Amino acid sequence: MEKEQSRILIVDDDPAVLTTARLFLKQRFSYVHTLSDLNTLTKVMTESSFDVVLLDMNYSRGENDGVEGLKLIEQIIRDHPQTEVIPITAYGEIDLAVEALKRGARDFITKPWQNEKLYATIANLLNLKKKQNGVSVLRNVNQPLIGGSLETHMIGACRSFNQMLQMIEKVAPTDANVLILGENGSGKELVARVLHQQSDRCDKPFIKIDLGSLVDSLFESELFGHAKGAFTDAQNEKEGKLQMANGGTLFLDEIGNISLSQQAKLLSVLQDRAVTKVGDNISVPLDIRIISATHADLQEMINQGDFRQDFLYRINTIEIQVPSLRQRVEDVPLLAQYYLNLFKNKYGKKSLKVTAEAIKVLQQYPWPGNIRELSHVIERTVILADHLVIRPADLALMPSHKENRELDLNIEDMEKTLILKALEKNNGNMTHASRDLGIDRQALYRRLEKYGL
Ligand SMILES: Nc1ncnc2c1ncn2[C@@H]1O[C@H](COP(=O)(O)OP(=O)(O)OP(=O)(O)O)[C@@H](O)[C@H]1O
Repeated sequence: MEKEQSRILIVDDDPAVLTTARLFLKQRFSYVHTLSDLNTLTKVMTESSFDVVLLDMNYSRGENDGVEGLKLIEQIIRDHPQTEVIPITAYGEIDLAVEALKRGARDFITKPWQNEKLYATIANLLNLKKKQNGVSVLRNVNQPLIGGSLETHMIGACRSFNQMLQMIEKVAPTDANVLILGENGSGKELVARVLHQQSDRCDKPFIKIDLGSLVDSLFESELFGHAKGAFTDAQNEKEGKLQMANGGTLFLDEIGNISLSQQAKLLSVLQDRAVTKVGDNISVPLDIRIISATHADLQEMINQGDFRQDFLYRINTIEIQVPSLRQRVEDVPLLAQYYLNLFKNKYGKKSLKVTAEAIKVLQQYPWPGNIRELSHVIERTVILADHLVIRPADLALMPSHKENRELDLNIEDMEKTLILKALEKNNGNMTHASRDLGIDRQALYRRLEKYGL
């Protein structure tokens, strides 16, 4: 069973309860932490973020009328607004459960619980939270969102980012297949997840297939599934990812990485809207929305004979271009601050601040790894920071950046260098160079004129 990417904390002073809950929930969720000592709750929650806290309402030390639990619910909701609290009450404590709901909990669970009921309660709440997070992405574009899991927060305020959000808002509720284009680490997967969250399919599965890392021999059984005995290693029947995504969204990451024969197989499944497991003859109807992503130039691949035009038509009803971080220099301070807050909390360095000079250096860096690289740089810097302030010298940037700083390049110099590199790489071909740079031909001509190139 695929685990849900969610972080769960269970707080109870009974070690037996903690062990049982942990063993069960670890099979379903990516991260489960248990805590029996209430005194360390604040510290644990400051160091890590959690999506859901299961909180026992009765502690053997002190009051056992739930007062302490109610105070904790209020405290958690106040200090960690992204976290959901599920109080655990004893059978018959209806008044206490109602009071907990009044203080901000959105559901509760009674002891002794049934495991499936426990799972359903958490899963429902996470779904609700995802829907609301999705909406907040679009509503809070002009203010950094602090806390929560990295997967659900999309930060930005610049023009190209807002244009992309408007596109997402229009396209998400439709069933149109979407192709997301953009450099590595620029946020393509995040866009795919937001599209799913904002669609009517949001309470159905979002299944990702990383086609870039899927070896040839596993392609069919991974996507289509296989019957028992279909081949030597097929000891059990296996459901394919297409069927797992039924009713929901299938995210095909790195679509440019699959061979022509694999494209043909996938195309015929998408055309027939039905899938048959390898070694089986039962065809299962499919109702899936396809979202694909790539950093490759698929048109160029078609020209080279490496990509099927009919397959592209099938997957790119709508194209969304994710801007690179170089094209969003204005957003760098916002994103840097967001990640700084996140990692300050995670590593218990709440007083850490960043100087304006350090932000300027971050804005000048070309970010070949885009937002993923920015988050890594900030995380590394926070971990290594000895002082209360992050200065330019504290930023552990890649060597290329150090060279640039020695040359004292500014953003215009950086842009000029990039344009020259793109032209050199593409033997002066303006169409290809502009595509590499993520701008249109006219914009490239304007810049050539501006820099006298
Ligand atoms: N607008 C954003 N605000 C905050 N974080 C973001 C934003 N866009 C991307 N990220 C974060 O940057 C990291 C990389 O994003 P993501 O995996 O979506 O990129 P990608 O384009 O799919 O990368 P790849 O091409 O390598 O698969 C993730 O941790 C993601 O949460």
